[in-house]
Amino acid sequence: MSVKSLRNFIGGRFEDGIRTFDKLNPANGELVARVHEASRDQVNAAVAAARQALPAWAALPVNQRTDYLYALADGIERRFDDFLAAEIGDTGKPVGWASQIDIPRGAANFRAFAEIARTLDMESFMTDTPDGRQALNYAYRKPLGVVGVISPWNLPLLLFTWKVAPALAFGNTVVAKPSEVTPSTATLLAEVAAEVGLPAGVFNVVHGFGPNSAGEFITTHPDIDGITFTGESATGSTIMKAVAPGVKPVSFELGGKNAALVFEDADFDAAVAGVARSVFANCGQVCLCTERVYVQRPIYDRFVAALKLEAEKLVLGRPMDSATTMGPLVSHEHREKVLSYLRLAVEEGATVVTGGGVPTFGDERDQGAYIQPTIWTGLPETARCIKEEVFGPVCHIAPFDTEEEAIRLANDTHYGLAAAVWTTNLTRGHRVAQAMQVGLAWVNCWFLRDLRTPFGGSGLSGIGREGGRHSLHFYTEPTNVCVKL
Ligand SMILES: NC(=O)c1ccc[n+]([C@@H]2O[C@H](COP(=O)([O-])OP(=O)(O)OC[C@H]3O[C@@H](n4cnc5c(N)ncnc54)[C@H](O)[C@@H]3O)[C@@H](O)[C@H]2O)c1
Ligand SMILES: N/C(=C\C=C\C=O)C(=O)O
Repeated sequence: MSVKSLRNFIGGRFEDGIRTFDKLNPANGELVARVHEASRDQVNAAVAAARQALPAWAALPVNQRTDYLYALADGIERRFDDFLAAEIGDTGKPVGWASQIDIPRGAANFRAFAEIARTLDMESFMTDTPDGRQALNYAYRKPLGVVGVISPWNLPLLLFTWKVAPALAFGNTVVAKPSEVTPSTATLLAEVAAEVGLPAGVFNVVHGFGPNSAGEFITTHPDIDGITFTGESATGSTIMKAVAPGVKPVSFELGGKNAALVFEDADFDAAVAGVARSVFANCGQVCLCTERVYVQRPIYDRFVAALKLEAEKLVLGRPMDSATTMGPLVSHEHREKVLSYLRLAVEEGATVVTGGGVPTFGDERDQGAYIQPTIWTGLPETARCIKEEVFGPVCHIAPFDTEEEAIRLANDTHYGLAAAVWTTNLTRGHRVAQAMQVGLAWVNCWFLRDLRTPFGGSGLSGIGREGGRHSLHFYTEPTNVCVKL
């Protein structure tokens, strides 16, 4: 496989960086790309290009502006195989997941926000006034301005476009930095932007890292109007400090320590399959993944045994093999982090029901970042492995007796992103889902997404909601106009 050169896209032109860094395929350790790290001057140039492009882009009639978003979606689909190969080369994720989730959602995000921007109503009120007449109040929305987008490595194209699409749809211009771990599909999107004739400067891609690199150059830039970020909670905290001097708005989608509650009246097979998917999908590298499973006591032992079987049925294969159901973690560095939690769990007293280490294959996968799907039981709720996000294919299962206890256990966390409730009693399903202190609660399903709904979390899981009209709150600034009639 040829080694790609991934360059920066600034003011409509591709540019080398000040240095390059290597991108390795986590499935086999092979070099897939040399990535051009942008300098501070290049980030400054990208911000200047975005500022210069902003007035014309914001002034475009919404149908013309959103035509570009439909063209970007069409471009992703036209080059589907290129995006698929790039995403898999960067992440090692199975072709089944990348072809059904990552790449299709890249196109879907652009189409969803183009549609939302075209069909938005305007908030207005007719106000009775003391003189017996009326006034008209309406909220006139303008773009926030030049938006900094910083995205993570777990669902690279999905999460990159989840932020770029609404930013562009509502008339903003963008300076975007994908994760240094997964730079390829963002660069392909820049190629598509050039192919469809997106006006120069509207969409800029700069590569690099966080501290003292493109990430920090964006968040500390005085002419950036706001930051939308997806990544670790600790990074979110750092970015908040970076934007504080300018009191810039932030939209954060951060970490999670999500719970699944399985009641004894659940459809047992559906709950086992659904929980297994929510724990092990994408090698556990989805912020919405379940890491804490609570099962009502009468079915606890049976559920543990059944989930163990599901974990041991996973096929830890080569990404392009359609039989593969779990690929490697995204990097050896991340595998070391997950392994540290596997060791810690044993120290904290966990029973390892299955997994707990590194598989051996006797082939090139041994150079990859593969890890065994792991299930723990027996940890106290105070354990670090119960409180801290692992972000790998691992969960802890504990029993509960009453609904009230289950709700208390699930909510006993500083995170607040997602939860899943498995019960055939839908009155209970609604009640328990509403009691979850999270941004997203699924009942008898997981990661089922309607892009019009509010997405995000509270506490350590983030600030704000994006999705549908909820994205307006970050990507536009309303002026309330009051006209005396
Ligand atoms: N809530 C969500 O929707 C969601 C989605 C995906 C991932 N995540 C979270 O992201 C984490 C995994 O992704 P990750 O490891 O890429 O996260 P990360 O925070 O390490 O990095 C995310 C991005 O931030 C950049 N960055 C790092 N430090 C920075 C700094 N000081 N200033 C500016 N930019 C900086 C990185 O280069 C990268 O592009 C997990 O915690 C996961 O839960 C959350
Ligand atoms: N933001 C979304 C998913 C986030 C996944 C976290 O890893 C989405 O589905 O829109």
